[in-house]
Amino acid sequence: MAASLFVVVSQLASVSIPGSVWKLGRLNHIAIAVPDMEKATALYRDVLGAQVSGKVPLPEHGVYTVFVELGNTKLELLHPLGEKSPIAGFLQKNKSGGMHHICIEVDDISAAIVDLKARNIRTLSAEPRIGAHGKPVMFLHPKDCDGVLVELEQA
Ligand SMILES: C[C@@H](C(=O)O)C(=O)SCCNC(=O)CCNC(=O)[C@H](O)C(C)(C)COP(=O)(O)OP(=O)(O)OC[C@H]1O[C@@H](n2cnc3c(N)ncnc32)[C@H](O)[C@@H]1OP(=O)(O)O
Ligand SMILES: [Co+2]
Repeated sequence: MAASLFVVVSQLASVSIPGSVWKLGRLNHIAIAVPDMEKATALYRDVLGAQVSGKVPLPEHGVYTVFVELGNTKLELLHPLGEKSPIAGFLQKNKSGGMHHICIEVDDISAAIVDLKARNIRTLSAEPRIGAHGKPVMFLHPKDCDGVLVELEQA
C-alpha cells in the first residue's frame, strides 16, 4: 500500500503544469534550405543588403550553414553536407528550396524534453546535440507540431 502510494505520488510530481517548469523564449532563427548556397548568400548580402556570416560546415548535423542577421532574429541558410544529410529529402521534394524549421529558445532544454516526451511529442534524437551556436538543441517531429519542424535551443 505504502509502496503503491509512493509510485502514484512520484508520478504526479513528475507531471508539469504548462509553463511552470520551463519557458519558451525568443525566436532564435528561421531556417531556409537552399539548393545553391552561394546564390542564396548573394541574394541576402548583395541584393537585400543584409549582414551575412561565412559558410560553416557542421558535419555532425549534415549541413552547411550561413547566418543572415535581421536585427530581431536571424535566418539560417542550410545546404546539405554528406551522404546522410537530414535535409536531403526536403530538398528533393522542394527543388527551389523552402522554409525548413523554426528555432525557439527555451530556458531549460532538459526539462522541456522530459515534459514534451511525456506529452507524446516525438524528439528527433535521443539526447540534445550541440547546435550552430555552441548550445544544446533538440528537434521536434513536424507531424507533432502542426507540420512545422521545431528546433529548441537552450538560451
Ligand atoms: C545546426 C542546427 C542549428 O540550427 O543549431 C540545425 O538547424 S541543423 C538542421 C538540419 N537538421 C535537422 O533537420 C534534424 C532534424 N530533422 C530530421 O530528423 C529530419 O529532417 C526529419 C524531420 C525527420 C525529416 O526527415 P526526412 O525528410 O528524411 O523524412 P521523411 O521524408 O520521412 O519525412 C517525414 C514527413 O515529414 C515531412 N517533413 C520533412 N521535413 C520537414 C520539414 N522540414 N518541415 C515540415 N515537414 C517536413 C515530410 O514531408 C514527410 O511528410 P509526408 O509523410 O506527409 O510526406
Ligand atoms: Co537551426
